Amino acid sequence: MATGYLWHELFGWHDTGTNTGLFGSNPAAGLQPLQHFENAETKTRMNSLVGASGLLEHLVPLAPRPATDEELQRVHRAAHVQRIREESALPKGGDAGDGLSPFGHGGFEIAALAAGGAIVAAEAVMSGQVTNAYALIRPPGHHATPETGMGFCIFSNLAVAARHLQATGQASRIAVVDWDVHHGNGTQATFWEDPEVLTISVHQDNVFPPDSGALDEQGAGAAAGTAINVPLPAGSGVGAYLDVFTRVVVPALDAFGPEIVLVASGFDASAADPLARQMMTANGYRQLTELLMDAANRLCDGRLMMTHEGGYSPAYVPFCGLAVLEALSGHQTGIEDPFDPIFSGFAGQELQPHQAEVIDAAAALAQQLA
Ligand SMILES: Cc1nn(C)c(C)c1/N=N/c1ccc(/C=C/C(=O)NO)cc1
Ligand SMILES: [Zn+2]
Repeated sequence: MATGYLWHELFGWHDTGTNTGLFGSNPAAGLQPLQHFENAETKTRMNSLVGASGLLEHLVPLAPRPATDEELQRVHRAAHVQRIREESALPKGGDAGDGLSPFGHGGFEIAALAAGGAIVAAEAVMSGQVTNAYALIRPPGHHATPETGMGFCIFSNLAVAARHLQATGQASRIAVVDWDVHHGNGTQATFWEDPEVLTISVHQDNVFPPDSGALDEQGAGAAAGTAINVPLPAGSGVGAYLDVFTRVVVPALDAFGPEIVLVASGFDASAADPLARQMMTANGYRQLTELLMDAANRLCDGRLMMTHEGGYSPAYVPFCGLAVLEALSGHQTGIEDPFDPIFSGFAGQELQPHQAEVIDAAAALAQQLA
């Protein structure tokens, strides 16, 4: 079993500035300049741990290439692609579309490289070059809709890769599992009416985008039932996530029968993340990965590809990413998560009744898929 790993130094050069991303610098309001939450550090530190741990020698290195305009426009309107290209040519760059998602001069090329990286990783899995793969790409993508970028995302990297597999006849039935703590609205919107693509988002209820990712968002037309949303209550821990994956995600994958499973892998549901309030741990992500690998082994020869999304704790994202890559590759580095005794010790890590109620409702709705 071989695991592909895709990274490029340029992903660390995507420049999101010092306006935090949520509110601008404003001395009179006490807002001192602070690097944007979506900055290079969490990703470069994850890459650094993959190297320092020795795991890198057990992975197949994959190199990204820029997505072409044609490939980007399989998902995005030409106007969006053109505007990003134009603003990227300005001395100070521009914004993905919501005023919260800046990029510097040349940001188009880096965002196109991220989307192209998702294509490269997906093709490496479909061709059998590797069994599974992790694309450590930046900027993230799962909030970007066909019309615009938003939520720190410029192009919908994973959706571009899925559309590429379909357009080139490499796959038609594709399942997307989004465990980022924020709703995967962009991916969902892209495939809202496509019955060939199942999108499942497990997120903290109503964090971002506002009023997005409710239980009753299930797809439209022939695709009714091929979008699944599980808006978990704040404070959900490993027990809740394992229950969602065991009772909703894996049964939905079994019912859908994908040719490949794609994962929007954000680590902002971790107990250390500044932008949300869940309690996931590195070992929790390891277990979710193992559940998805078991399903992929049953359904599609183990074909599984992950694109990196959010996750904003420089201290903890590296350990979460390492745990996922150890599971994917089957190689243990011996590095222990130093935070595990702390986070696993939190009261409430087990599934709670009010969390189970949400999962029961999601499971009942997902039954329609079968
Ligand atoms: C500002 C603002 N104003 N208001 C009312 C709201 C609700 C605002 N949140 N903005 C946010 C909050 C979180 C993200 C995270 C993205 C991510 O990690 N995705 O995976 C992006 C934008
Ligand atoms: Zn997120």
